Amino acid sequence: MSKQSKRIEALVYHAKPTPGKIKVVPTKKYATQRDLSLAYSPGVAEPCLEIEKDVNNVYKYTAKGNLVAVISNGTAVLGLGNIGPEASKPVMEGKGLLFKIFADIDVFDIEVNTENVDEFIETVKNIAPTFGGINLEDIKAPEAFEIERRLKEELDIPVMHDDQHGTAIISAAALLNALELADKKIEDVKIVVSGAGAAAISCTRLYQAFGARQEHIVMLDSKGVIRNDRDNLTSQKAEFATDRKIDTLDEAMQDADVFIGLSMADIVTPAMLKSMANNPIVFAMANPNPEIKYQVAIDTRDDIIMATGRSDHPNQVNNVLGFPFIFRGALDVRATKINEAMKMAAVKALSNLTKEPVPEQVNMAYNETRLTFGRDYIIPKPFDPRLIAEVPPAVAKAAMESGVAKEPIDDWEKYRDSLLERLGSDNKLVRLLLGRARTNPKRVVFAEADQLDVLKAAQVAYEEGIAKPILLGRKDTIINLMKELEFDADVPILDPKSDEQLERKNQYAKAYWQKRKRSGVTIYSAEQKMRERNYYAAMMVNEGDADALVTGYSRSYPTVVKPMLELIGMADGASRIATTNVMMTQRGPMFLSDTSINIDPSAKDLARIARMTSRVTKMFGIEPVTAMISYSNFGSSENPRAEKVKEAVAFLHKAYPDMIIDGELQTDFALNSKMLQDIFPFSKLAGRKVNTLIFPNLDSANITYKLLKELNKAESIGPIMMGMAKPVHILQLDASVDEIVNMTAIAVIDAQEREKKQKKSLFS
Ligand SMILES: NC(=O)C1=CN([C@@H]2O[C@H](COP(=O)(O)OP(=O)(O)OC[C@H]3O[C@@H](n4cnc5c(N)ncnc54)[C@H](OP(=O)(O)O)[C@@H]3O)[C@@H](O)[C@H]2O)C=CC1
Ligand SMILES: CC(=O)C(=O)O
Ligand SMILES: [Mg+2]
Repeated sequence: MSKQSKRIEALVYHAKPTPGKIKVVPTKKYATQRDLSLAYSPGVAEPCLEIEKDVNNVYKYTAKGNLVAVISNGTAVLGLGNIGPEASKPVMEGKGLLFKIFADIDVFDIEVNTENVDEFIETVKNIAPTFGGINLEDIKAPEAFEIERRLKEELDIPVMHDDQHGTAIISAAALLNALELADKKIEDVKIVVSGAGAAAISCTRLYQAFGARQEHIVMLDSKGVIRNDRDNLTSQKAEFATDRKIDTLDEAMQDADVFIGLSMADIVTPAMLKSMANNPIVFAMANPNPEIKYQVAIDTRDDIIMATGRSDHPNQVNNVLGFPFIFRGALDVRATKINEAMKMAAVKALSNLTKEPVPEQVNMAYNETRLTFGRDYIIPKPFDPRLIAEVPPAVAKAAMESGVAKEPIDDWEKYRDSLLERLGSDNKLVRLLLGRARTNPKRVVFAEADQLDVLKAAQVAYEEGIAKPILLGRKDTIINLMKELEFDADVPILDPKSDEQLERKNQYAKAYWQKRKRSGVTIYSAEQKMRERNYYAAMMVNEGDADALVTGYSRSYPTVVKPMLELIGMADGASRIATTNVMMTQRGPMFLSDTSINIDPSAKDLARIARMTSRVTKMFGIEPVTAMISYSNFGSSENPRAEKVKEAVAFLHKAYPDMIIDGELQTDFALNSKMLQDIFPFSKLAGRKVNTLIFPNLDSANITYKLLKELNKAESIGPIMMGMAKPVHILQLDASVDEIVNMTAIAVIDAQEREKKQKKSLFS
């Protein structure tokens, strides 16, 4: 993607469909007059009075305890400098988004229009009663030091300037690990710090707390080396003034072991890197552009241990790894401060976690085959789900031990479980899906590539390395749309209606005719059929010219399924095809089957659908807990419709006793484990969280998934086709770009699985 289209993509991302990245969502019922009288007047007066009696009750009756203010005046926004409060808002909203997705902390971002230290402090103090914590952000030094010091002193909630301490914690963890790999001791290494602002000063102080020596440190600001003979140094800069008679970064870098960049883009040259000691450690952390480009650094020294603040290279040393988890731990014990002990505990937790085996889902999310502690992995990845289970408990424990916790935790196991529960699984699932596809992208034929959204999805799949697209459709239209989208890729474009590739088309026609010649197909009609995109695409997959097929965007489901069945047929041993939809609901992902194919499945069909769905559920890394649903509960009706479900369950219990499956059950009992446990304690599902629902017929399944999609706005992956002989996946009419991308990933994984298992697919 060109620089210009990346710029446009970023602007559109922020502008559409709703401007900005954050909104406020009520957490209580508000449907009836009664609800409103509780939420607001007169009911609301009761908690007000309780809080008036004891101010600590504010944590009991309001959102304060989970609400953090991300506050800036816009004076040091990333490396963009003093761009003002309004211009800082996208960054502050971004921090809010990260707080939420990584640690389930709610954020109000607040941009304050003053550069005056006293005014800023007064503003924050005056709004502090609203919040459980204050995250100061992108405020320039030296004002940032005074602001943080006074707010810490004067407020009894945790206050942290993220650019100082978040950065210090993450970079210290990465530095300790990098030193271990370079076989150097922190006490011995020569450190050059470029930047003497909020981030640089605090990072260097923390390295000293871990053993770095003052006499080994050279710090630079915009005027050059901070020497003790320089005039007008701030007290913070004076702390690091050197007596060495050097002036420039060039000189400072000679024989240095470590370079810490928290200053400006592109100020380090390859020649400077060459002059560093062996196994140099270079953390070029200026955002968005580092002090030296990652690739330039790697090309200059092959013994380098290199990190940047960016997510698009290995070793992202960025405070995103810290602030969500540090505040989570602090809020959960209602800490009055974030103190040195808590920071050190976070450093150790992060540094140790890097050396643990990395879960497969992290490898997949980052398109890595095997992340292991080493030069390209000196710090955990932000999407590592273990972070929330490891860092907050370490911070919370340190808060308790250092005497700043007002609400100590006693059951740590329960606390860890509650932390894991906080992580939404919907995005995780999509990430897993895309990550898994990326590990081995396959050739996917898009049968309707002349449709704008299909082409956009093919572009995303190509650019994200999910698939190798083959574009089918009107060639002129595709080429024009590609230009418009700046989809600049050398991918095959084929038009079945044109006379290009005639030889291939004739070969497909012949193969089709061979297969169907006793079913009324003549060689002439076969040739005609190959002018139709779905027939042509299906033959591409059949003949091994493509690995998978995605179609159905512009035509009704049955009109697409028919030719696919005719040409491709069912997998060996399968006697049914069916589809499952993964719905991202509030209780987590739910698998619903069969949503598209079998109008009135028999008991045997239902059992098959349940088996196939279990395999897909497992493919997503989820252990299937399946309810066979009905309008009846365990024989409460003798109607054949209920009997059919019962029969399917009896068959499955006998044939596959290990399956966690039961029924027939009504949906509310299936989804409410307490109700099920109370009334039907004998059920295999009692006390378990059901994640898979097999419906008795197409009416109920299709209606339910569409209801969920429209009423609850639940994101859906699917319908995922199960039981076909080849990886063929059919979109819903008018699917969105995201849905097409997800389906492409499914098609790729399907092809990968078949390759691995040689036809014995998860999907069959
Ligand atoms: N990766 C991460 O997690 C983080 C990265 N950062 C990045 O660090 C940088 C600084 O942020 P922050 O400390 O908050 O900002 P500040 O404004 O507080 O500090 C900026 C510092 O950079 C110095 N500087 C400017 N130009 C040069 C130069 N050519 N050579 C050496 N030093 C220079 C300034 O010098 P002077 O004092 O003379 O003005 C100042 O000391 C930004 O790029 C920011 O994006 C910050 C926090 C986290
Ligand atoms: C990451 C961050 O906080 C910064 O660059 O300012
Ligand atoms: Mg910042």
